[in-house]
Amino acid sequence: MIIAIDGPAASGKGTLAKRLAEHFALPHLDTGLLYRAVGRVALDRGLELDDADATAEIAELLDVAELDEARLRGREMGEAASIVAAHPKVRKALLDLQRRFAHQRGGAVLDGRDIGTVIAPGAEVKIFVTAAPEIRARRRHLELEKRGDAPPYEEVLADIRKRDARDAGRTDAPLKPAPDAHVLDTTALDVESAFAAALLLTNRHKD
Ligand SMILES: Nc1ncnc2c1ncn2[C@@H]1O[C@H](COP(=O)(O)OP(=O)(O)OP(=O)(O)O)[C@@H](O)[C@H]1O
Ligand SMILES: Nc1ccn([C@@H]2O[C@H](COP(=O)(O)O)[C@@H](O)[C@H]2O)c(=O)n1
Repeated sequence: MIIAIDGPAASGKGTLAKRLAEHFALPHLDTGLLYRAVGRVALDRGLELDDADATAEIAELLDVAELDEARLRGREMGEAASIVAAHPKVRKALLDLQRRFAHQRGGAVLDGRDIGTVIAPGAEVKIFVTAAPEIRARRRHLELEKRGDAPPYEEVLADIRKRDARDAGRTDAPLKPAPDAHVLDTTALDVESAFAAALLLTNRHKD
């Protein structure tokens, strides 16, 4: 079974994907980390994030085994990722490895922006997780506060709005629900309620 979880920044898709993967004992890939890693390497090398050829070359040589989540999670990397993710050549370079992951024997859970639309359009379960931008910003702000690294709430909200607009506005694989995705709005749901709703949707497809 392939479970495709998509949604905008800080919607809670990663949290849900991890929980579903644990529940069904399936491997999980957070595809945002791939784009974050490309952005990270480009910045480390002093390259322009707008340089489609240079960033695509980084994407082609990316070693998934070396993704260091802690280093890639920061705000700056989210912004860098969304810039390189708008290059069709970068997306093309990362396509095969995501498709191979999705189609491994036994199935997988992937979360990102284009899993249900591009990476695994045949996925048995597609969930598009969303929430009001102000709520997403509040959750992300809380998370950053806990890490001792929180800018003002307004900056977090502005980051989220900017990233959503870039991700939804690009020509290649824009952020949008697949026509057959279940839209799960978690604005008024805590983590447990959101997980229960996602589980219900997934089990409905399994039966
Ligand atoms: N339903 C919820 N209620 C309250 N907090 C939540 C909920 N879902 C997720 N969170 C919290 O919101 C924050 C963002 O969640 P998460 O990292 O899963 O989002 P994401 O969509 O994967 O983010 P990104 O796109 O930046 O990778 C985390 O701190 C998480 O614990
Ligand atoms: N399938 C995907 C996943 C991510 N992106 C881009 O990467 C940025 C960071 O993703 P997070 O999930 O870690 O927040 C995101 O803003 C997208 O630009 C993507 O394009 N496709």
